[in-house]
Amino acid sequence: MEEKNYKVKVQNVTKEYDLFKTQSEKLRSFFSISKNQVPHFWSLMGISLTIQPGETLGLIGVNGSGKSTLSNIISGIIPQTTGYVDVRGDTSIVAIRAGLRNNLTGRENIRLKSLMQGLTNEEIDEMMPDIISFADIGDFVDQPVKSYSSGMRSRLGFSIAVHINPDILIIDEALSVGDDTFYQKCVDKITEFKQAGKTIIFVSHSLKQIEMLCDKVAWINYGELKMVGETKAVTKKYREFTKWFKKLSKKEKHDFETERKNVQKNFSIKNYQKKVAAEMQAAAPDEKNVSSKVHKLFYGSVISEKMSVGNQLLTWGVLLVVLFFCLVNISGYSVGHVLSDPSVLIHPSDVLHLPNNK
Ligand SMILES: Nc1ncnc2c1ncn2[C@@H]1O[C@H](COP(=O)(O)OP(=O)(O)OP(=O)(O)O)[C@@H](O)[C@H]1O
Repeated sequence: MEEKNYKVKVQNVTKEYDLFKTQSEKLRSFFSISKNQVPHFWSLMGISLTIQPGETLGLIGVNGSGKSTLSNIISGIIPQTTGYVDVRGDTSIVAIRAGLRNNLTGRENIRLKSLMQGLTNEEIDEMMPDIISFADIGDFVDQPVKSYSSGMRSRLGFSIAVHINPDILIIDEALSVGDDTFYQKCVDKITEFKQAGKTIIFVSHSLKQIEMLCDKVAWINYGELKMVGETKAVTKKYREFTKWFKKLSKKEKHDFETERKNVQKNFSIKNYQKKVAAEMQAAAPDEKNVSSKVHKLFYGSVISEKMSVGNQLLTWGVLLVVLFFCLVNISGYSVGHVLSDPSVLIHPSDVLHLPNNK
């Protein structure tokens, strides 16, 4: 029952990154038909969780475990590689590294983000003084955001996000860079949001903040969902893990992290898909067409970031046709003539040869 009323649902979500060394490598890979040798990294290896309306979910995990990747997927900034993501309502994300345009001023950013969220110019004009006053960044509001300190970016980002009044507020580490006064203002605002029954996703390294604000916590560990549940139970386990990790020698820490990262590099989406299908079949032995259902679950709502082989072949075909007509044009012969004797392309004529030219 509860499952149906969710606000956010992610199911078997993965995220793969290609680790290109240069821009040209990226471009070559885009047009390449053969499977290239660019190393891959799976930032998420199959995350499933649901968030109920009015719930504040904390995301915890060591650096690089995939918390921002997951919150960016939920907020629609980046697409997942596979899996189902259903977000019921509009989201607004506050993150240190995302959300504001560097070349625009604070005031322009306020207008842009608000317009993107569907607000009218009149509504924005009305809200503008409140947003500026909450951010408390003084004259900097008319300076380009690239001149802001990380604390100022966070202040402005947070202020815009809460004033837009989204259904789902996502806060990614944004409280860690503000000073104490601003931090308290944010906590008060988040509490206000909670009381208004809004849904919040809160990413933080501060277990104190997590324990103070979250009803439920998901621990993401090197791309996997290690544990999800009641705040106290999950933070207890996470504290045990960090305590254990801190006690390791430098070499043991390095070996542990390398081993985890290797698992993420060598993750096989095919094997994962098979595993999910086997689990689904075991849970419902009479279920028919399980593998096609799993395929739909994995790829049904995904927009591919890469060109399919078919599209690549089509692109190459179009490029070759365009090239052919360019060469025909330069050669001075007609298309029919070139088709009957392609060698004329290598020896272009000085005179224009029309089809009936005698
Ligand atoms: N654009 C990208 N290209 C390649 N790898 C990426 C990209 N973005 C993130 N990653 C990798 O994905 C992994 C997860 O990153 P993410 O930022 O989601 O982790 P995080 O848990 O939020 O980390 P932190 O606590 O340090 O903010 C990291 O190993 C990171 O290097």
